[in-house]
Amino acid sequence: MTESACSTDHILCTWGVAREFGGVQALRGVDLHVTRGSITGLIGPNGSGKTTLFQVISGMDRGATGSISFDGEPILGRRPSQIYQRGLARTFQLSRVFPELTVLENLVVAGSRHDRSVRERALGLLERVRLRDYAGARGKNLSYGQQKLVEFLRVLMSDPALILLDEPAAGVNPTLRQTLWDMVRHLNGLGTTFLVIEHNMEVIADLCSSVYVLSEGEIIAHGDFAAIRNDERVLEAYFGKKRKPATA
Ligand SMILES: Nc1ncnc2c1ncn2[C@@H]1O[C@H](COP(=O)(O)OP(=O)(O)OP(=O)(O)O)[C@@H](O)[C@H]1O
Repeated sequence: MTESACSTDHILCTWGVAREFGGVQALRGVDLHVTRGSITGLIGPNGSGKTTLFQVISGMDRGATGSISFDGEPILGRRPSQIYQRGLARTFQLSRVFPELTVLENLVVAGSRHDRSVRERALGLLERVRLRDYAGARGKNLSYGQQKLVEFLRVLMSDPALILLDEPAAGVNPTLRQTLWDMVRHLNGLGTTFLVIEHNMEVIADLCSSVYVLSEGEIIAHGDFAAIRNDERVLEAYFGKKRKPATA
Protein backbone atom coordinates (compact mmCIF):
# COMPACT_ATOMS: atom_id res chain seq x y z
CA MET A 1 0.00 0.00 0.00
CA THR A 2 1.37 3.42 -0.87
CA GLU A 3 1.03 6.60 1.15
CA SER A 4 -1.15 8.04 -1.63
CA ALA A 5 -3.79 5.43 -0.77
CA CYS A 6 -4.51 7.49 2.33
CA SER A 7 -7.11 10.11 1.40
CA THR A 8 -9.06 12.77 3.26
CA ASP A 9 -11.73 10.08 3.68
CA HIS A 10 -9.37 8.39 6.13
CA ILE A 11 -8.95 9.81 9.60
CA LEU A 12 -6.11 7.40 10.41
CA CYS A 13 -3.57 5.65 8.20
CA THR A 14 -0.60 3.51 9.13
CA TRP A 15 2.11 2.35 6.71
CA GLY A 16 4.67 -0.29 7.39
CA VAL A 17 4.41 0.04 11.16
CA ALA A 18 6.86 -2.34 12.81
CA ARG A 19 7.73 -2.95 16.46
CA GLU A 20 10.21 -5.39 17.90
CA PHE A 21 10.70 -6.34 21.54
CA GLY A 22 14.06 -8.05 22.02
CA GLY A 23 13.69 -10.45 19.10
CA VAL A 24 9.90 -10.69 19.22
CA GLN A 25 8.47 -9.03 16.12
CA ALA A 26 5.17 -7.77 17.58
CA LEU A 27 4.22 -5.73 14.48
CA ARG A 28 5.52 -6.43 10.97
CA GLY A 29 4.70 -3.68 8.50
CA VAL A 30 1.12 -2.88 9.46
CA ASP A 31 -0.87 -0.94 6.82
CA LEU A 32 -4.28 0.08 8.04
CA HIS A 33 -6.80 2.75 7.00
CA VAL A 34 -9.68 3.93 9.15
CA THR A 35 -12.44 5.68 7.23
CA ARG A 36 -13.86 8.83 8.78
CA GLY A 37 -17.19 8.16 10.46
CA SER A 38 -16.72 4.37 10.53
CA ILE A 39 -16.63 1.82 13.29
CA THR A 40 -13.65 -0.28 12.23
CA GLY A 41 -12.83 -3.57 13.96
CA LEU A 42 -9.36 -4.88 14.81
CA ILE A 43 -9.36 -8.58 15.58
CA GLY A 44 -6.79 -11.33 15.86
CA PRO A 45 -5.73 -14.19 18.13
CA ASN A 46 -4.11 -13.51 21.51
CA GLY A 47 -0.65 -12.05 21.16
CA SER A 48 -1.16 -10.99 17.54
CA GLY A 49 -0.17 -7.36 18.26
CA LYS A 50 -3.50 -5.54 18.65
CA THR A 51 -2.70 -3.74 21.90
CA THR A 52 0.84 -3.00 20.73
CA LEU A 53 -0.63 -1.26 17.68
CA PHE A 54 -2.86 0.86 19.95
CA GLN A 55 0.16 1.68 22.12
CA VAL A 56 2.06 2.86 19.06
CA ILE A 57 -0.83 4.83 17.50
CA SER A 58 -1.57 6.63 20.77
CA GLY A 59 2.10 7.56 21.26
CA MET A 60 2.47 5.50 24.45
CA ASP A 61 5.00 3.25 22.77
CA ARG A 62 7.46 5.32 20.76
CA GLY A 63 9.75 2.49 19.70
CA ALA A 64 8.08 1.66 16.39
CA THR A 65 9.14 2.38 12.82
CA GLY A 66 6.99 3.19 9.80
CA SER A 67 4.57 6.08 9.54
CA ILE A 68 1.19 7.04 10.90
CA SER A 69 -1.03 9.92 9.94
CA PHE A 70 -3.99 11.18 11.93
CA ASP A 71 -6.26 13.73 10.32
CA GLY A 72 -3.61 14.41 7.68
CA GLU A 73 -0.74 15.00 10.15
CA PRO A 74 2.16 12.64 10.88
CA ILE A 75 1.96 11.47 14.50
CA LEU A 76 4.51 8.66 14.88
CA GLY A 77 7.01 9.81 17.50
CA ARG A 78 4.71 12.45 18.97
CA ARG A 79 3.99 12.45 22.69
CA PRO A 80 0.68 10.90 23.87
CA SER A 81 -0.55 14.29 25.13
CA GLN A 82 0.03 15.89 21.71
CA ILE A 83 -1.86 13.09 19.97
CA TYR A 84 -4.68 13.27 22.50
CA GLN A 85 -4.97 17.03 22.04
CA ARG A 86 -5.32 16.54 18.31
CA GLY A 87 -8.43 14.46 18.97
CA LEU A 88 -7.28 10.84 19.20
CA ALA A 89 -8.21 9.16 22.49
CA ARG A 90 -8.12 5.58 23.73
CA THR A 91 -9.31 3.28 26.47
CA PHE A 92 -7.28 0.47 28.03
CA GLN A 93 -7.80 -3.27 28.33
CA LEU A 94 -7.93 -2.90 32.11
CA SER A 95 -9.88 -0.04 33.61
CA ARG A 96 -7.88 3.02 34.67
CA VAL A 97 -10.42 4.88 36.77
CA PHE A 98 -8.96 7.10 39.52
CA PRO A 99 -9.97 5.07 42.59
CA GLU A 100 -10.06 7.89 45.15
CA LEU A 101 -11.90 10.43 42.98
CA THR A 102 -15.65 10.44 42.69
CA VAL A 103 -17.24 9.35 39.45
CA LEU A 104 -18.05 12.95 38.59
CA GLU A 105 -14.48 14.06 39.39
CA ASN A 106 -13.16 11.23 37.20
CA LEU A 107 -14.98 12.81 34.28
CA VAL A 108 -14.42 16.47 35.12
CA VAL A 109 -10.61 16.05 35.26
CA ALA A 110 -10.70 15.07 31.59
CA GLY A 111 -12.77 18.06 30.53
CA SER A 112 -10.99 21.01 29.01
CA ARG A 113 -12.23 23.52 31.62
CA HIS A 114 -13.33 22.91 35.19
CA ASP A 115 -16.42 25.00 34.84
CA ARG A 116 -20.13 24.50 34.95
CA SER A 117 -20.45 23.33 31.36
CA VAL A 118 -17.90 20.55 31.92
CA ARG A 119 -19.78 19.41 35.00
CA GLU A 120 -23.06 19.45 33.16
CA ARG A 121 -21.62 17.55 30.25
CA ALA A 122 -20.30 14.91 32.68
CA LEU A 123 -23.68 14.59 34.39
CA GLY A 124 -25.39 14.33 30.99
CA LEU A 125 -23.09 11.46 29.99
CA LEU A 126 -23.69 9.68 33.30
CA GLU A 127 -27.43 10.08 32.82
CA ARG A 128 -27.20 8.58 29.37
CA VAL A 129 -25.62 5.37 30.70
CA ARG A 130 -27.82 5.36 33.84
CA LEU A 131 -24.92 6.05 36.23
CA ARG A 132 -26.17 9.49 37.34
CA ASP A 133 -26.93 8.15 40.82
CA TYR A 134 -23.27 7.17 41.19
CA ALA A 135 -21.87 10.65 40.48
CA GLY A 136 -20.75 11.06 44.12
CA ALA A 137 -19.42 7.51 44.60
CA ARG A 138 -15.67 6.92 44.62
CA GLY A 139 -14.21 5.17 41.58
CA LYS A 140 -12.97 2.26 43.68
CA ASN A 141 -16.47 1.51 44.94
CA LEU A 142 -17.91 0.83 41.49
CA SER A 143 -18.16 -2.61 39.96
CA TYR A 144 -15.49 -3.42 37.39
CA GLY A 145 -18.02 -3.01 34.57
CA GLN A 146 -19.12 0.38 35.89
CA GLN A 147 -15.48 1.45 36.11
CA LYS A 148 -14.93 0.52 32.47
CA LEU A 149 -17.98 2.53 31.50
CA VAL A 150 -16.74 5.54 33.50
CA GLU A 151 -13.36 5.24 31.81
CA PHE A 152 -15.13 5.30 28.47
CA LEU A 153 -17.12 8.38 29.48
CA ARG A 154 -13.92 10.08 30.58
CA VAL A 155 -12.54 9.62 27.09
CA LEU A 156 -15.71 11.20 25.69
CA MET A 157 -15.24 14.33 27.79
CA SER A 158 -12.58 15.63 25.40
CA ASP A 159 -14.90 15.06 22.42
CA PRO A 160 -12.32 13.16 20.36
CA ALA A 161 -12.69 12.63 16.61
CA LEU A 162 -11.27 9.09 16.84
CA ILE A 163 -11.54 6.72 19.78
CA LEU A 164 -9.50 3.52 20.09
CA LEU A 165 -11.38 1.02 22.24
CA ASP A 166 -9.32 -1.89 23.62
CA GLU A 167 -11.77 -4.66 24.56
CA PRO A 168 -14.14 -2.22 26.24
CA ALA A 169 -16.70 -4.90 27.10
CA ALA A 170 -14.30 -7.43 28.66
CA GLY A 171 -15.41 -8.23 32.22
CA VAL A 172 -18.56 -6.12 31.86
CA ASN A 173 -21.98 -7.64 32.59
CA PRO A 174 -24.42 -8.07 29.66
CA THR A 175 -26.64 -5.10 30.61
CA LEU A 176 -23.77 -2.62 30.90
CA ARG A 177 -22.20 -4.13 27.81
CA GLN A 178 -25.34 -3.36 25.85
CA THR A 179 -25.33 0.19 27.23
CA LEU A 180 -21.73 0.59 26.13
CA TRP A 181 -22.33 -0.61 22.57
CA ASP A 182 -25.49 1.52 22.31
CA MET A 183 -23.41 4.52 23.33
CA VAL A 184 -20.75 3.71 20.72
CA ARG A 185 -23.45 3.49 18.06
CA HIS A 186 -25.06 6.73 19.23
CA LEU A 187 -21.75 8.64 19.15
CA ASN A 188 -20.89 7.15 15.79
CA GLY A 189 -24.21 8.51 14.53
CA LEU A 190 -23.05 11.93 15.72
CA GLY A 191 -19.81 11.59 13.75
CA THR A 192 -17.23 9.99 16.08
CA THR A 193 -14.99 7.39 14.44
CA PHE A 194 -14.04 4.21 16.32
CA LEU A 195 -11.31 1.60 15.99
CA VAL A 196 -12.31 -1.31 18.22
CA ILE A 197 -10.44 -4.35 19.49
CA GLU A 198 -13.06 -6.94 20.38
CA HIS A 199 -13.07 -10.72 20.67
CA ASN A 200 -16.83 -11.20 20.36
CA MET A 201 -17.46 -11.81 16.67
CA GLU A 202 -21.20 -11.14 16.96
CA VAL A 203 -20.41 -7.63 18.17
CA ILE A 204 -17.87 -7.14 15.38
CA ALA A 205 -20.35 -8.37 12.76
CA ASP A 206 -23.08 -6.16 14.15
CA LEU A 207 -21.09 -2.98 14.69
CA CYS A 208 -18.22 -2.77 12.22
CA SER A 209 -18.40 -1.74 8.58
CA SER A 210 -14.80 -2.76 8.09
CA VAL A 211 -12.56 -5.25 9.89
CA TYR A 212 -8.78 -5.74 9.96
CA VAL A 213 -7.34 -9.07 11.07
CA LEU A 214 -3.91 -9.22 12.70
CA SER A 215 -1.96 -12.43 13.06
CA GLU A 216 1.60 -12.59 14.36
CA GLY A 217 1.99 -8.86 13.82
CA GLU A 218 0.73 -8.82 10.24
CA ILE A 219 -2.55 -7.73 8.70
CA ILE A 220 -3.71 -10.93 7.03
CA ALA A 221 -7.17 -9.82 5.92
CA HIS A 222 -9.30 -6.72 5.59
CA GLY A 223 -12.89 -6.19 4.48
CA ASP A 224 -16.42 -6.41 5.77
CA PHE A 225 -17.15 -9.18 8.26
CA ALA A 226 -18.82 -11.40 5.68
CA ALA A 227 -15.64 -11.31 3.59
CA ILE A 228 -13.13 -11.96 6.36
CA ARG A 229 -15.09 -14.66 8.22
CA ASN A 230 -14.51 -17.19 5.43
CA ASP A 231 -11.00 -16.07 4.54
CA GLU A 232 -8.62 -19.05 4.53
CA ARG A 233 -5.85 -17.17 6.30
CA VAL A 234 -8.19 -15.94 9.02
CA LEU A 235 -9.55 -19.43 9.70
CA GLU A 236 -6.01 -20.75 9.80
CA ALA A 237 -4.87 -18.01 12.21
CA TYR A 238 -7.74 -18.69 14.59
CA PHE A 239 -8.07 -22.46 14.32
CA GLY A 240 -4.58 -23.56 13.36
CA LYS A 241 -3.21 -25.21 10.28
CA LYS A 242 -5.53 -27.37 8.24
CA ARG A 243 -5.16 -31.00 9.20
CA LYS A 244 -4.31 -33.57 6.59
CA PRO A 245 -7.33 -35.70 5.76
CA ALA A 246 -7.41 -38.80 7.93
CA THR A 247 -6.06 -41.87 6.18
CA ALA A 248 -7.86 -45.17 6.37
N1 LIG B 1 6.38 -4.32 26.39
C1 LIG B 1 6.60 -5.50 25.80
N2 LIG B 1 7.76 -6.18 25.98
C2 LIG B 1 7.99 -7.35 25.38
N3 LIG B 1 7.11 -7.99 24.59
C3 LIG B 1 5.93 -7.38 24.38
C4 LIG B 1 5.60 -6.11 24.97
N4 LIG B 1 4.35 -5.77 24.57
C5 LIG B 1 3.92 -6.77 23.77
N5 LIG B 1 4.86 -7.73 23.65
C6 LIG B 1 4.75 -8.94 22.83
O1 LIG B 1 4.25 -8.57 21.56
C7 LIG B 1 3.32 -9.53 21.10
C8 LIG B 1 1.97 -8.88 20.82
O2 LIG B 1 1.33 -8.58 22.06
P1 LIG B 1 -0.03 -7.73 22.17
O3 LIG B 1 -0.32 -7.54 23.62
O4 LIG B 1 0.06 -6.52 21.33
O5 LIG B 1 -1.09 -8.73 21.52
P2 LIG B 1 -2.67 -8.67 21.53
O6 LIG B 1 -3.09 -9.03 20.14
O7 LIG B 1 -3.14 -7.37 22.05
O8 LIG B 1 -3.06 -9.83 22.52
P3 LIG B 1 -4.34 -10.07 23.48
O9 LIG B 1 -5.51 -10.35 22.55
O10 LIG B 1 -3.95 -11.27 24.27
O11 LIG B 1 -4.52 -8.83 24.29
C9 LIG B 1 3.27 -10.63 22.13
O12 LIG B 1 4.18 -11.64 21.75
C10 LIG B 1 3.73 -9.93 23.38
O13 LIG B 1 4.29 -10.82 24.29
